[in-house]
Amino acid sequence: MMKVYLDNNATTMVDPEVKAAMDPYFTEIYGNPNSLHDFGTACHPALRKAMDHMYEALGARDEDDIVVTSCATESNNWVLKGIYFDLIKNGEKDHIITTEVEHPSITAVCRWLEEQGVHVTYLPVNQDGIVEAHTVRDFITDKTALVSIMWANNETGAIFPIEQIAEVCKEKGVLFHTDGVQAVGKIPVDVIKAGVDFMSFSAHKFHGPKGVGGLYIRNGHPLTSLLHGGEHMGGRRSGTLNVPGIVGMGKAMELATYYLKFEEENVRRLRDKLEDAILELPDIYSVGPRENRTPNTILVSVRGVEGEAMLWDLNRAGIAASTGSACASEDLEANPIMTAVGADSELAHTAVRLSLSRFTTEDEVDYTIEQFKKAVERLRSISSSYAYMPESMKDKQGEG
Ligand SMILES: Cc1ncc(COP(=O)(O)O)c(CNc2co[nH]c2=O)c1O
Repeated sequence: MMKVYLDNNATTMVDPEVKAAMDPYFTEIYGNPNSLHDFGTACHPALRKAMDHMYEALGARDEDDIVVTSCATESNNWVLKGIYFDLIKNGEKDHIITTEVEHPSITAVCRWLEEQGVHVTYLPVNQDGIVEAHTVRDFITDKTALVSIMWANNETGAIFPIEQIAEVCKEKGVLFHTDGVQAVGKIPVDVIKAGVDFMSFSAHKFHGPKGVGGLYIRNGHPLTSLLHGGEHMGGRRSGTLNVPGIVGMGKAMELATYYLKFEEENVRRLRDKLEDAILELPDIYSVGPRENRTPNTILVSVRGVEGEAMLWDLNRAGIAASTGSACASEDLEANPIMTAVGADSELAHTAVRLSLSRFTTEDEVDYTIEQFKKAVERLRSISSSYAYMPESMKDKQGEG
Protein backbone atom coordinates (compact mmCIF):
# COMPACT_ATOMS: atom_id res chain seq x y z
CA MET A 1 0.00 0.00 0.00
CA MET A 2 1.35 3.44 -0.93
CA LYS A 3 1.24 6.36 1.52
CA VAL A 4 0.07 9.45 -0.35
CA TYR A 5 -0.22 12.88 1.30
CA LEU A 6 -2.83 15.04 -0.44
CA ASP A 7 -3.73 17.46 2.40
CA ASN A 8 -1.14 20.14 1.66
CA ASN A 9 -3.61 22.99 2.18
CA ALA A 10 -3.77 21.89 5.84
CA THR A 11 0.00 21.72 6.22
CA THR A 12 3.01 20.74 4.15
CA MET A 13 6.14 18.67 4.69
CA VAL A 14 9.16 20.78 5.65
CA ASP A 15 11.45 20.87 2.62
CA PRO A 16 14.68 19.00 3.54
CA GLU A 17 16.63 22.09 2.42
CA VAL A 18 14.61 24.15 4.90
CA LYS A 19 15.32 21.71 7.71
CA ALA A 20 19.03 21.76 6.88
CA ALA A 21 19.03 25.56 7.08
CA MET A 22 17.28 25.42 10.47
CA ASP A 23 19.37 22.68 12.11
CA PRO A 24 22.36 24.79 13.30
CA TYR A 25 20.03 27.12 15.26
CA PHE A 26 18.89 24.42 17.67
CA THR A 27 22.19 23.13 19.11
CA GLU A 28 25.04 25.26 17.72
CA ILE A 29 23.87 28.88 17.38
CA TYR A 30 21.21 28.98 20.08
CA GLY A 31 21.73 32.24 22.00
CA ASN A 32 18.91 34.70 22.57
CA PRO A 33 19.10 37.21 19.68
CA ASN A 34 18.45 40.03 22.17
CA SER A 35 21.49 39.10 24.26
CA LEU A 36 24.52 41.36 23.74
CA HIS A 37 27.11 38.56 24.00
CA ASP A 38 28.44 36.58 21.02
CA PHE A 39 26.11 33.66 21.66
CA GLY A 40 23.21 36.06 21.08
CA THR A 41 24.55 38.07 18.17
CA ALA A 42 25.80 34.97 16.30
CA CYS A 43 22.35 34.38 14.78
CA HIS A 44 21.83 37.95 13.55
CA PRO A 45 23.28 37.42 10.02
CA ALA A 46 20.93 34.46 9.46
CA LEU A 47 17.94 36.44 10.73
CA ARG A 48 18.77 39.34 8.42
CA LYS A 49 19.15 36.95 5.46
CA ALA A 50 15.80 35.30 6.26
CA MET A 51 14.01 38.64 6.43
CA ASP A 52 15.66 39.69 3.14
CA HIS A 53 14.26 36.53 1.51
CA MET A 54 10.77 37.37 2.78
CA TYR A 55 10.92 40.98 1.57
CA GLU A 56 12.15 39.81 -1.84
CA ALA A 57 9.62 36.97 -2.16
CA LEU A 58 6.64 39.21 -1.31
CA GLY A 59 7.85 42.25 -3.26
CA ALA A 60 7.92 44.35 -0.08
CA ARG A 61 9.88 47.63 0.11
CA ASP A 62 12.26 48.92 2.79
CA GLU A 63 9.54 51.28 4.04
CA ASP A 64 7.19 48.35 4.63
CA ASP A 65 7.19 46.13 7.71
CA ILE A 66 7.17 42.34 7.80
CA VAL A 67 6.53 41.29 11.39
CA VAL A 68 7.10 37.65 12.32
CA THR A 69 4.28 36.05 14.30
CA SER A 70 3.60 32.54 15.57
CA CYS A 71 1.13 31.72 12.77
CA ALA A 72 -1.45 33.21 10.45
CA THR A 73 -4.12 32.84 13.11
CA GLU A 74 -2.14 35.30 15.24
CA SER A 75 -1.59 37.61 12.25
CA ASN A 76 -5.32 37.61 11.42
CA ASN A 77 -6.28 38.23 15.06
CA TRP A 78 -3.75 41.06 15.25
CA VAL A 79 -5.06 42.95 12.23
CA LEU A 80 -8.73 42.68 13.19
CA LYS A 81 -8.26 43.47 16.89
CA GLY A 82 -5.67 46.18 16.18
CA ILE A 83 -8.03 47.93 13.74
CA TYR A 84 -10.84 47.54 16.29
CA PHE A 85 -8.74 49.28 18.99
CA ASP A 86 -7.39 51.99 16.67
CA LEU A 87 -10.35 52.88 14.45
CA ILE A 88 -13.47 51.61 16.20
CA LYS A 89 -13.02 51.55 19.99
CA ASN A 90 -10.90 54.70 19.88
CA GLY A 91 -12.11 56.09 16.57
CA GLU A 92 -15.10 57.06 14.44
CA LYS A 93 -15.60 53.77 12.57
CA ASP A 94 -17.88 50.87 13.44
CA HIS A 95 -17.94 48.52 10.42
CA ILE A 96 -15.80 45.70 8.98
CA ILE A 97 -16.35 43.88 5.69
CA THR A 98 -15.27 40.28 5.14
CA THR A 99 -16.68 37.20 3.37
CA GLU A 100 -18.67 34.12 4.32
CA VAL A 101 -15.81 31.78 3.31
CA GLU A 102 -12.87 33.10 5.34
CA HIS A 103 -10.82 30.86 7.60
CA PRO A 104 -12.15 30.65 11.19
CA SER A 105 -9.22 32.83 12.33
CA ILE A 106 -11.06 35.65 10.54
CA THR A 107 -14.72 34.70 11.01
CA ALA A 108 -14.40 33.77 14.72
CA VAL A 109 -12.67 37.10 15.45
CA CYS A 110 -15.41 38.93 13.55
CA ARG A 111 -18.05 37.12 15.62
CA TRP A 112 -16.19 38.28 18.77
CA LEU A 113 -16.04 41.83 17.39
CA GLU A 114 -19.79 41.75 16.85
CA GLU A 115 -20.12 40.98 20.58
CA GLN A 116 -18.15 44.20 21.16
CA GLY A 117 -20.71 46.08 19.07
CA VAL A 118 -18.93 46.12 15.71
CA HIS A 119 -21.08 45.83 12.58
CA VAL A 120 -19.64 43.11 10.34
CA THR A 121 -20.74 42.42 6.76
CA TYR A 122 -20.09 38.85 5.57
CA LEU A 123 -20.19 39.04 1.79
CA PRO A 124 -21.55 35.95 0.00
CA VAL A 125 -19.50 34.32 -2.75
CA ASN A 126 -20.72 33.59 -6.26
CA GLN A 127 -20.96 30.08 -7.71
CA ASP A 128 -17.24 30.19 -8.53
CA GLY A 129 -16.51 30.78 -4.86
CA ILE A 130 -15.28 34.38 -5.03
CA VAL A 131 -16.48 37.89 -4.21
CA GLU A 132 -16.24 40.46 -7.01
CA ALA A 133 -14.81 43.92 -6.41
CA HIS A 134 -18.04 45.74 -7.33
CA THR A 135 -19.82 43.83 -4.57
CA VAL A 136 -17.26 45.09 -2.04
CA ARG A 137 -17.80 48.64 -3.28
CA ASP A 138 -21.54 48.35 -2.71
CA PHE A 139 -21.09 47.67 1.02
CA ILE A 140 -18.36 50.20 1.95
CA THR A 141 -19.68 53.14 4.00
CA ASP A 142 -18.01 56.12 5.66
CA LYS A 143 -17.99 54.03 8.87
CA THR A 144 -16.07 51.12 7.36
CA ALA A 145 -12.75 50.59 9.15
CA LEU A 146 -11.38 47.57 7.25
CA VAL A 147 -12.02 45.19 4.41
CA SER A 148 -10.55 41.71 5.06
CA ILE A 149 -10.80 39.28 2.13
CA MET A 150 -8.62 36.21 1.56
CA TRP A 151 -6.31 35.95 -1.47
CA ALA A 152 -7.16 32.27 -2.08
CA ASN A 153 -9.61 29.94 -0.35
CA ASN A 154 -8.26 26.97 1.59
CA GLU A 155 -11.09 24.61 0.58
CA THR A 156 -11.73 25.47 -3.07
CA GLY A 157 -8.45 27.12 -4.07
CA ALA A 158 -10.54 29.92 -5.60
CA ILE A 159 -8.42 33.03 -6.21
CA PHE A 160 -10.05 36.34 -5.28
CA PRO A 161 -9.63 39.54 -7.39
CA ILE A 162 -7.28 41.12 -4.86
CA GLU A 163 -5.92 43.93 -7.08
CA GLN A 164 -9.42 45.07 -8.03
CA ILE A 165 -10.64 44.90 -4.42
CA ALA A 166 -7.58 46.88 -3.30
CA GLU A 167 -8.33 49.55 -5.90
CA VAL A 168 -11.89 49.90 -4.57
CA CYS A 169 -10.62 50.17 -0.98
CA LYS A 170 -8.01 52.78 -1.96
CA GLU A 171 -10.63 54.79 -3.85
CA LYS A 172 -12.89 54.70 -0.80
CA GLY A 173 -10.08 55.38 1.69
CA VAL A 174 -10.58 52.08 3.53
CA LEU A 175 -7.76 49.83 4.78
CA PHE A 176 -7.51 46.40 3.10
CA HIS A 177 -6.21 43.19 4.67
CA THR A 178 -5.85 39.91 2.83
CA ASP A 179 -5.27 36.50 4.33
CA GLY A 180 -2.58 35.32 1.93
CA VAL A 181 -1.99 31.92 3.55
CA GLN A 182 -3.14 29.82 0.57
CA ALA A 183 -1.57 32.12 -2.01
CA VAL A 184 2.06 32.43 -0.85
CA GLY A 185 4.09 29.65 -2.42
CA LYS A 186 1.31 28.61 -4.80
CA ILE A 187 0.73 31.66 -7.01
CA PRO A 188 2.71 34.88 -7.59
CA VAL A 189 2.30 37.27 -4.63
CA ASP A 190 3.48 40.87 -5.03
CA VAL A 191 2.09 42.98 -2.19
CA ILE A 192 2.87 46.29 -3.91
CA LYS A 193 1.34 45.28 -7.25
CA ALA A 194 -1.67 43.90 -5.36
CA GLY A 195 -2.05 47.13 -3.35
CA VAL A 196 -2.80 45.50 0.00
CA ASP A 197 -2.24 47.31 3.32
CA PHE A 198 -1.86 44.12 5.38
CA MET A 199 -1.24 40.48 4.41
CA SER A 200 -1.09 37.39 6.66
CA PHE A 201 1.01 34.35 5.80
CA SER A 202 2.13 31.08 7.41
CA ALA A 203 5.34 29.11 6.85
CA HIS A 204 3.87 25.61 7.18
CA LYS A 205 1.75 26.17 4.08
CA PHE A 206 4.78 26.46 1.79
CA HIS A 207 7.12 23.76 3.13
CA GLY A 208 8.37 25.78 6.10
CA PRO A 209 8.03 24.88 9.79
CA LYS A 210 4.80 25.05 11.79
CA GLY A 211 4.53 27.73 14.48
CA VAL A 212 5.87 30.68 12.52
CA GLY A 213 4.09 33.12 10.26
CA GLY A 214 3.99 36.80 9.55
CA LEU A 215 2.11 39.98 8.84
CA TYR A 216 3.07 42.31 6.00
CA ILE A 217 2.28 45.96 6.88
CA ARG A 218 2.41 48.56 4.10
CA ASN A 219 4.49 51.64 4.96
CA GLY A 220 4.76 50.34 8.52
CA HIS A 221 1.17 51.45 9.16
CA PRO A 222 0.55 51.95 12.91
CA LEU A 223 -1.40 49.05 14.47
CA THR A 224 -1.90 48.48 18.19
CA SER A 225 0.09 45.38 19.11
CA LEU A 226 -1.56 42.15 20.14
CA LEU A 227 1.44 41.12 22.28
CA HIS A 228 3.29 43.61 24.52
CA GLY A 229 6.38 43.10 26.68
CA GLY A 230 9.62 43.62 24.82
CA GLU A 231 11.25 45.50 21.95
CA HIS A 232 11.29 42.52 19.58
CA MET A 233 10.34 43.17 15.95
CA GLY A 234 10.79 46.90 16.50
CA GLY A 235 8.39 46.79 19.41
CA ARG A 236 5.53 45.65 17.14
CA ARG A 237 5.34 42.04 18.38
CA SER A 238 6.93 41.07 21.70
CA GLY A 239 8.41 37.68 22.43
CA THR A 240 11.80 36.05 22.00
CA LEU A 241 12.39 35.40 18.34
CA ASN A 242 11.88 31.87 17.05
CA VAL A 243 15.29 31.85 15.37
CA PRO A 244 15.12 28.40 13.70
CA GLY A 245 11.54 29.14 12.65
CA ILE A 246 12.43 32.48 11.08
CA VAL A 247 15.47 31.01 9.32
CA GLY A 248 13.24 28.19 8.06
CA MET A 249 10.51 30.53 6.88
CA GLY A 250 13.04 32.66 5.02
CA LYS A 251 14.51 29.60 3.27
CA ALA A 252 11.02 28.28 2.49
CA MET A 253 10.08 31.63 0.94
CA GLU A 254 13.24 31.58 -1.17
CA LEU A 255 12.44 28.07 -2.41
CA ALA A 256 8.75 28.88 -2.93
CA THR A 257 9.72 31.66 -5.31
CA TYR A 258 12.17 29.37 -7.12
CA TYR A 259 9.50 26.66 -7.56
CA LEU A 260 6.57 28.91 -8.57
CA LYS A 261 6.89 27.93 -12.23
CA PHE A 262 7.03 24.26 -11.17
CA GLU A 263 3.82 24.76 -9.18
CA GLU A 264 2.15 26.49 -12.12
CA GLU A 265 3.14 23.81 -14.64
CA ASN A 266 4.00 20.45 -13.03
CA VAL A 267 1.75 20.52 -9.97
CA ARG A 268 -1.12 21.90 -12.05
CA ARG A 269 -0.66 19.13 -14.66
CA LEU A 270 -0.86 16.41 -11.97
CA ARG A 271 -3.85 18.14 -10.33
CA ASP A 272 -5.68 18.35 -13.65
CA LYS A 273 -4.88 14.68 -14.42
CA LEU A 274 -6.32 13.65 -11.04
CA GLU A 275 -9.38 15.87 -11.40
CA ASP A 276 -10.09 14.75 -14.98
CA ALA A 277 -9.97 11.10 -13.91
CA ILE A 278 -12.26 11.67 -10.93
CA LEU A 279 -14.75 13.60 -13.08
CA GLU A 280 -15.08 10.57 -15.38
CA LEU A 281 -17.23 9.05 -12.63
CA PRO A 282 -20.97 9.85 -12.75
CA ASP A 283 -22.57 12.44 -10.45
CA ILE A 284 -19.30 14.01 -9.30
CA TYR A 285 -18.79 17.79 -9.33
CA SER A 286 -15.69 19.94 -8.81
CA VAL A 287 -15.96 23.45 -7.40
CA GLY A 288 -14.62 26.49 -9.18
CA PRO A 289 -13.05 27.04 -12.62
CA ARG A 290 -9.51 25.65 -12.82
CA GLU A 291 -8.14 28.80 -14.44
CA ASN A 292 -9.02 30.76 -11.31
CA ARG A 293 -7.85 28.26 -8.73
CA THR A 294 -4.55 27.60 -6.97
CA PRO A 295 -2.75 24.96 -9.08
CA ASN A 296 -2.74 22.27 -6.36
CA THR A 297 -6.34 22.17 -5.15
CA ILE A 298 -9.38 20.04 -5.98
CA LEU A 299 -12.69 20.21 -4.12
CA VAL A 300 -15.09 17.57 -5.38
CA SER A 301 -18.54 16.47 -4.31
CA VAL A 302 -19.45 12.81 -4.70
CA ARG A 303 -23.22 12.55 -4.81
CA GLY A 304 -24.52 9.87 -2.45
CA VAL A 305 -21.35 9.60 -0.35
CA GLU A 306 -20.63 11.51 2.88
CA GLY A 307 -17.33 13.37 2.71
CA GLU A 308 -16.20 11.73 5.96
CA ALA A 309 -16.87 8.27 4.53
CA MET A 310 -14.67 9.04 1.51
CA LEU A 311 -12.02 10.39 3.84
CA TRP A 312 -11.87 7.15 5.84
CA ASP A 313 -11.91 4.88 2.79
CA LEU A 314 -9.04 6.87 1.27
CA ASN A 315 -7.22 6.85 4.62
CA ARG A 316 -7.47 3.05 4.74
CA ALA A 317 -5.82 3.00 1.32
CA GLY A 318 -2.99 5.18 2.69
CA ILE A 319 -4.23 8.43 1.13
CA ALA A 320 -4.54 11.60 3.26
CA ALA A 321 -7.29 13.96 2.09
CA SER A 322 -9.62 16.40 3.84
CA THR A 323 -13.20 17.53 4.02
CA GLY A 324 -14.66 20.74 5.35
CA SER A 325 -17.62 18.93 6.83
CA ALA A 326 -17.12 19.30 10.57
CA CYS A 327 -18.45 16.52 12.80
CA ALA A 328 -21.03 17.90 15.20
CA SER A 329 -22.06 15.24 17.76
CA GLU A 330 -23.52 12.39 15.67
CA ASP A 331 -24.57 14.69 12.83
CA LEU A 332 -22.22 15.68 10.05
CA GLU A 333 -22.47 19.39 9.26
CA ALA A 334 -22.60 20.45 5.64
CA ASN A 335 -19.41 21.95 4.27
CA PRO A 336 -20.11 25.71 4.57
CA ILE A 337 -18.11 26.37 1.41
CA MET A 338 -20.33 24.02 -0.59
CA THR A 339 -23.41 25.75 0.79
CA ALA A 340 -21.87 29.14 0.00
CA VAL A 341 -21.30 28.21 -3.67
CA GLY A 342 -24.87 27.03 -3.96
CA ALA A 343 -24.66 23.25 -3.51
CA ASP A 344 -27.89 21.63 -2.37
CA SER A 345 -28.07 20.22 1.15
CA GLU A 346 -27.32 16.65 0.11
CA LEU A 347 -24.35 17.62 -2.06
CA ALA A 348 -22.98 19.96 0.63
CA HIS A 349 -22.26 16.93 2.85
CA THR A 350 -20.18 15.17 0.23
CA ALA A 351 -17.15 17.44 -0.28
CA VAL A 352 -13.65 16.00 -0.42
CA ARG A 353 -10.58 18.21 -0.75
CA LEU A 354 -7.40 16.94 -2.40
CA SER A 355 -4.40 19.31 -2.27
CA LEU A 356 -1.11 18.40 -3.94
CA SER A 357 2.39 19.83 -3.54
CA ARG A 358 5.67 19.97 -5.45
CA PHE A 359 6.56 16.65 -3.79
CA THR A 360 3.50 14.83 -5.21
CA THR A 361 4.53 12.24 -7.84
CA GLU A 362 2.85 10.84 -10.95
CA ASP A 363 2.74 7.37 -9.36
CA GLU A 364 0.98 8.81 -6.31
CA VAL A 365 -1.63 10.46 -8.56
CA ASP A 366 -2.17 7.23 -10.53
CA TYR A 367 -2.58 5.28 -7.27
CA THR A 368 -5.02 7.89 -5.94
CA ILE A 369 -7.13 7.71 -9.11
CA GLU A 370 -7.39 3.93 -8.74
CA GLN A 371 -8.27 4.08 -5.03
CA PHE A 372 -10.68 7.04 -5.36
CA LYS A 373 -12.72 5.16 -7.97
CA LYS A 374 -12.76 2.02 -5.80
CA ALA A 375 -13.91 4.02 -2.77
CA VAL A 376 -16.74 5.71 -4.70
CA GLU A 377 -17.90 2.37 -6.13
CA ARG A 378 -17.81 0.65 -2.73
CA LEU A 379 -19.51 3.45 -0.81
CA ARG A 380 -22.20 4.00 -3.42
CA SER A 381 -22.98 0.29 -3.42
CA ILE A 382 -23.91 0.56 0.27
CA SER A 383 -25.38 4.07 0.07
CA SER A 384 -29.02 4.47 1.05
CA SER A 385 -29.25 7.74 -0.82
CA TYR A 386 -27.62 6.91 -4.12
CA ALA A 387 -28.93 4.76 -6.91
CA TYR A 388 -26.84 5.17 -10.00
CA MET A 389 -28.88 4.72 -13.09
CA PRO A 390 -26.95 4.46 -16.37
CA GLU A 391 -28.18 6.89 -19.05
CA SER A 392 -29.62 3.99 -21.04
CA MET A 393 -31.87 2.95 -18.16
CA LYS A 394 -33.07 6.52 -17.58
CA ASP A 395 -34.44 6.54 -21.13
CA LYS A 396 -36.28 3.24 -20.53
CA GLN A 397 -37.66 4.56 -17.21
CA GLY A 398 -39.06 7.53 -19.12
CA GLU A 399 -41.05 5.04 -21.29
CA GLY A 400 -43.01 4.10 -18.17
C1 LIG B 1 -6.74 30.75 4.59
C2 LIG B 1 -6.15 30.34 5.94
N1 LIG B 1 -5.95 31.29 6.88
C3 LIG B 1 -5.42 30.98 8.08
C4 LIG B 1 -5.09 29.67 8.39
C5 LIG B 1 -4.48 29.37 9.76
O1 LIG B 1 -3.08 29.28 9.59
P1 LIG B 1 -2.14 28.89 10.84
O2 LIG B 1 -2.69 29.62 12.02
O3 LIG B 1 -0.76 29.35 10.48
O4 LIG B 1 -2.24 27.41 10.96
C6 LIG B 1 -5.30 28.65 7.45
C7 LIG B 1 -5.00 27.20 7.80
N2 LIG B 1 -5.80 26.31 7.01
C8 LIG B 1 -6.04 25.02 7.32
C9 LIG B 1 -5.65 24.34 8.40
O5 LIG B 1 -6.16 23.05 8.26
N3 LIG B 1 -6.87 22.93 7.10
C10 LIG B 1 -6.81 24.14 6.49
O6 LIG B 1 -7.34 24.41 5.40
C11 LIG B 1 -5.82 28.99 6.18
O7 LIG B 1 -6.00 28.06 5.22
